[in-house]
Amino acid sequence: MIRLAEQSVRVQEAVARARERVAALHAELPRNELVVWTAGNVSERVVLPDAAEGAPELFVIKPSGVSYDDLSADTMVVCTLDGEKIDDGTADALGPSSDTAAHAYVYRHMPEVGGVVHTHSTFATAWAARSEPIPCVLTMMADEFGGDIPVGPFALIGDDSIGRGIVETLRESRSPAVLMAQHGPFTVGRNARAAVKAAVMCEEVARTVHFARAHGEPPRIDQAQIDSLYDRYQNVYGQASGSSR
Ligand SMILES: O=C(CO)[C@@H](O)[C@@H](O)COP(=O)(O)O
Repeated sequence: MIRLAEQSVRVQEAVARARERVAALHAELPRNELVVWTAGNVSERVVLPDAAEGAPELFVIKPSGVSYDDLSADTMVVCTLDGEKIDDGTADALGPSSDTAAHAYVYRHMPEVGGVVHTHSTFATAWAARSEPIPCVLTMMADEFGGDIPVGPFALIGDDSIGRGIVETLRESRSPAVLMAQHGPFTVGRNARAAVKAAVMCEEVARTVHFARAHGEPPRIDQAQIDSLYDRYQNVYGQASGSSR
């Protein structure tokens, strides 16, 4: 088994920083009313420092079924990209999220992804219950999702099924969010913060489009205009640092 304590100081520091970030970002899920009780989870790929050849590829994820009030950097579980917990200094009994296999599959097959989030946010999950994509009828959707928010296949929890459904669906879309049928949204990003932002915006547009449709079907934005909006938001919007995106 990989032992964190046997890794280089720089790898251990990278893991500690990821734990801090992921623990703090979990608070955004209840704060934005995206989860109830212990539902939902956030993970982040550990970005290894340069000259860390031979270091194991790892990610950090929430422990399963632990109250959000009890989450801390010290309780974030460290796993290999196969979804196996390493000897990370937490109690052996502290198991990783039940979605660990899904997050791990995404990290193995989407190298550009640095963060993964899963929620059961009410409006997005209602669209997932209907297995219905959210149509791109808002400029905010074009900005963040580059088009419709797609639906992934129904999949049981605990093996590669969900992860495979996420990857196969997102390969056909620019969206950082996918509504897994009759389950709920999963989002990806260059890091965990970007994936949390996508989860917040996914719920926001799911709610808005739901109410818009109460009085008829809103028209989808023309594809060329979606492309223009997406390009502006992804490459121009906000501060030059990109921190606001
Ligand atoms: O939806 C599922 C599993 O996919 C929930 O159990 C999940 O939101 C929370 O599970 P964990 O506490 O992360 O194990």
